[in-house]
Amino acid sequence: MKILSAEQIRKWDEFTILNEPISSIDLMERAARQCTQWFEQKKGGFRKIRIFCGKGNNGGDGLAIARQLVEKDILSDVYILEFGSLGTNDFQTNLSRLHSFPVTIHFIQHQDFFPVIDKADLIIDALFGSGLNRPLDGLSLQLVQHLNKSAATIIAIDLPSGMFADKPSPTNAVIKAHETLTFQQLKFCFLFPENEPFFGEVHVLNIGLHPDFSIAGNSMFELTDWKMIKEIYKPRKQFSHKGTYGHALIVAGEKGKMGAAVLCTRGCLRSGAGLVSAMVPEEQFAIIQTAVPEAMAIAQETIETVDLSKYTTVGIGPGTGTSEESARLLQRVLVNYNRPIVIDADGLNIIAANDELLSELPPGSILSPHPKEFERIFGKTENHLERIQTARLQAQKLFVYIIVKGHYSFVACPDGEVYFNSTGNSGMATGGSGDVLTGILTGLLAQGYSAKESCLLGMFLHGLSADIAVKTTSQEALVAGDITEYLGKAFLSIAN
Ligand SMILES: NC(=O)C1=CN([C@@H]2O[C@H](COP(=O)(O)OP(=O)(O)OC[C@H]3O[C@@H](n4cnc5c(N)ncnc54)[C@H](O)[C@@H]3O)[C@@H](O)[C@H]2O)[C@H](O)CC1
Ligand SMILES: [K+]
Repeated sequence: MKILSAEQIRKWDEFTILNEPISSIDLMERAARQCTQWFEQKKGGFRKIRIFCGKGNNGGDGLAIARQLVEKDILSDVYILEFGSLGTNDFQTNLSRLHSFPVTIHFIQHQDFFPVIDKADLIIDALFGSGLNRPLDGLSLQLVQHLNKSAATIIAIDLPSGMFADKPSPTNAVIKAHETLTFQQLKFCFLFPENEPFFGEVHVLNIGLHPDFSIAGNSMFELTDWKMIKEIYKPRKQFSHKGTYGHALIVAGEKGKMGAAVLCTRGCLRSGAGLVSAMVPEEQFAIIQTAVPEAMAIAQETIETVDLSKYTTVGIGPGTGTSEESARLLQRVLVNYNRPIVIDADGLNIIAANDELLSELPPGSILSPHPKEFERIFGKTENHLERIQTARLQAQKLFVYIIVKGHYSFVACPDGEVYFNSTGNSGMATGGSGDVLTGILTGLLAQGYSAKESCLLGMFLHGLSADIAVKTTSQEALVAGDITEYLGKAFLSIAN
């Protein structure tokens, strides 16, 4: 699913109005109806519902919701932020419709008119949506501060008021919503970790924008979905043997960090590689051979003489440390291997300290830093959007895939496209989960998925496996090893 800017979504509205066809006011009615149904199903037991409206179309949504709620016998008070100018056409139409309904309408012209809010109240925030074009100031700023100070539950319509839809809002006063009901699809702002304290849990409500609107090519940003992933997934052939699915080499681990090697090797095997060899320090053989008997062990000390060309791909970095010997391991692989490989963790830290290695990366390789590792290599970034833009430029320049891990991990591709992953949960913020991802990516590359397919399928499987796991383990108790254990169930749900 493409991620569109507020301007592109506005064009999609216009396209829908023209081609469905539907009037603009009926489209607003439909959007509001989705919200009303959500409130009906999910919310009850509040002392008072207070709907705060601006005079744009976001406010129009709020007025329509107030009327539709009365039709369901749910009463509310409406507060309109009043600057003396007329609202949008659809706002004004909904205001006149509301007059014949038993809803108390208050006009707020000064902070003395702010209501006292009880913690048992429900606030519906319909002050500003995607049309916000500058940070809030004056009375709107004061009102947002007043609402945020209350202990009431806040539900934002489309986006929390004060937040820009497409860019960071670092200095803005923004509504702190517990939940946000956003229309049709996720906006960019919901992918920025800095915004998380404001949007709470986000629900995407389908308001039926026209399916024929051509969004392809209009955006370089896309969210992975089941359809895309099911198209990438290739069922195994009946007449296959272990050689069909490649031979992956995992270069990982050092004394005290052998867990990283174990997790990475297990992730690689569980994602379907035919054969996996784990290159670890010779004195640590017992650990890997006991923990992962399906894998072969090969000594890191043999790196100068080993024939790397017999491996279909290499995954390098988890737990190797950054010593001179470890740097030498990476250097040898980079110089002597020319098919795409996966580099993570200490492999990335070694590159950060020796940036000349960037020019040695085999084309189409995958780097999978977390934000701190990313900044060590590519420099400090002010916010998530800047990180996305930097990753995009670097992926194009170096002809590599850069996966930046986090909630909505994303991959920047050499063709300039950026895909955000839609699976995963906070339980994954636990030691070793990145090592498992490296293993999965290497395993997928080994069995013949392209680097791009490996990134998209790998990130999705990694998150999905954790999503399935937490239903049993809880987010708190999830450990990285659980992600490998539940990979089978993740594969099954993609295959079926
Ligand atoms: N497809 C959809 O998603 C639909 C969305 N709908 C709703 O419409 C809003 C967008 O409406 P719009 O009128 O364009 O903008 P806003 O309501 O966000 O209001 C902006 C309004 O306020 C002025 N303004 C901008 N910044 C400020 C500021 N800092 N201080 C004061 N005033 C400001 C601006 O000039 C505008 O006049 C979308 O979010 C949805 O909620 C439709 O209902 C249906 C389809
Ligand atoms: K809002």
